[in-house]
Amino acid sequence: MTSEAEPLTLVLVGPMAAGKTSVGRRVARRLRVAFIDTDKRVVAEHGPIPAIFAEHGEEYFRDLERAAVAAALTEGGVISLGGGAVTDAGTRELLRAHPVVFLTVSADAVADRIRGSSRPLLAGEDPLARWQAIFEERRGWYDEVSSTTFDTSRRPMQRIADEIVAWRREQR
Ligand SMILES: Nc1ncnc2c1ncn2[C@@H]1O[C@H](COP(=O)(O)OP(=O)(O)OP(=O)(O)O)[C@@H](O)[C@H]1O
Ligand SMILES: O=C(O)C1=C[C@@H](O)[C@@H](O)[C@H](O)C1
Ligand SMILES: [Mg+2]
Repeated sequence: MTSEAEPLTLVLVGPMAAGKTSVGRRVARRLRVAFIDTDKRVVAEHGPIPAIFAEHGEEYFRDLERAAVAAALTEGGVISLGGGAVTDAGTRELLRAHPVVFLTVSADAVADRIRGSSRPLLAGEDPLARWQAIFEERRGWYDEVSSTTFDTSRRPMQRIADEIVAWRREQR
């Protein structure tokens, strides 16, 4: 049984708009554990992400993100990370002791999801090309920290969430 003292913790990583937040929330609901989105934690404590990048730079954002990940892992539950959290060696180290799910998505499917995005790393011309280049740069890190992969390209979010729940229950 899942006890409140020891929730079924799992972490979701993957590229921007893979569905970490939307799918993660559904997984948490099914597992009846807390849901934490580290981007939302950082925003709540430090303000909008584009402003943090503009005023302090990406490295500063990664420090805030690492602290949010560490706090979330202490609390437990389903924890969705920002797309670039795995670029930070300290954050990758924090993830080593936990079940991590890598959500993938095809460029075709993600095109609609990132239209009009406020994500600072997709600002400028051709956000889809930027998204692809950034994903390729980070793919090795996603593979390194994760123990399983689910693709979110063309399937309903609830179905993906149910598959992740089944996988997590098998890991106990
Ligand atoms: N399986 C899916 N099918 C259709 N749309 C989806 C699916 N998964 C996510 N989306 C949509 O894609 C958008 C981005 O999803 P979400 O914010 O959950 O991504 P994310 O991985 O958390 O991104 P970020 O790295 O920026 O935090 C949302 O509008 C969401 O509704
Ligand atoms: O992929 C990234 O580097 C980012 C993804 C978002 O979740 C946010 O964490 C931020 O916009 C940076
Ligand atoms: Mg998110």
